Amino acid sequence: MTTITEVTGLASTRAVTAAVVDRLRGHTPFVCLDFDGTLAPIANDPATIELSTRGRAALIELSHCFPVAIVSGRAIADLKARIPTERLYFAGNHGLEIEGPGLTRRHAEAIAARRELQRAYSSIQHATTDIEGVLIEDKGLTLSVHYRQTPEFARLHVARAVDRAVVESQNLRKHHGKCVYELRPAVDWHKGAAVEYLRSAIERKTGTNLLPLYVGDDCTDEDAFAVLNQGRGVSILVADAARPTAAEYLLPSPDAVHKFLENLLDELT
Ligand SMILES: O=P(O)(O)OC[C@H]1O[C@H](O[C@H]2O[C@H](CO)[C@@H](O)[C@H](O)[C@H]2O)[C@H](O)[C@@H](O)[C@@H]1O
Repeated sequence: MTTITEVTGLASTRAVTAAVVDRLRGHTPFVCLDFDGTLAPIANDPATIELSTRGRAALIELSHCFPVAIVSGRAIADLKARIPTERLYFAGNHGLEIEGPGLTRRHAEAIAARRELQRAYSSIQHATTDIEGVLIEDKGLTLSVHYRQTPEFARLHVARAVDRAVVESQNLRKHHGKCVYELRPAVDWHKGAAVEYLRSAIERKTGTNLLPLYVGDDCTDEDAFAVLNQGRGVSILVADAARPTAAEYLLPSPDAVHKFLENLLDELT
């Protein structure tokens, strides 16, 4: 992994757009977008997050021109409540569930781990019940344990509760996100695998070769960047400062992502 500024030195949204448009021209892009921190800014309460009118408009327009997927740690049902659903593909729960026009898939081993996930939920809830600001989301196939609103001094206690639940389960793995621990079944699957799955399913359906473009902001998006780097694909990190990443380009914020998507539409359609 390297640091983005060492790779491209591209800082402005306009420069990133120009470079990406050059790569995509003459191809059919498959536009894959993470949700939290990419399409919508990070905030304290995950339940209150909404897609802006501008972001919504760009997504609708894009989905009429190219295949577009939302690839997220959230459950698909949660995403659908926040995002226009028509024509979009969804990979929820870090890719363990997939839906889209003519497509439905839920990872069988992840479904089988549901009991363990419920046990982990109870164990963490019990251990953190007196700690301020802990939020545990049961998303069906994965859990998120949020500590964004937990005081600094209590965070170690949350981490220990999560680690204990993982050890007790033996079949769950802890992943890191932005002020969140993500508990996922120990299956060989991630956002990058989901993008590949969707790409080949859509190519089979449409008979068109696709060039994937992935935009994401979090550790779990690195799996997708890495997969795209192995084959053909364009990867963009959303971050307000340089950091180690496998992505090739950098955009500074969700607002810049919306602007980038609008520019993409102008240039490629
Ligand atoms: O893959 P993503 O679409 O980026 O989803 C990752 C997780 O996002 C949400 O949590 C994050 O965003 C919250 C709202 O801004 C923020 O409060 C939290 O600290 C972040 O970790 C979501 O709640 C999780 O379920 C997703 O897995």
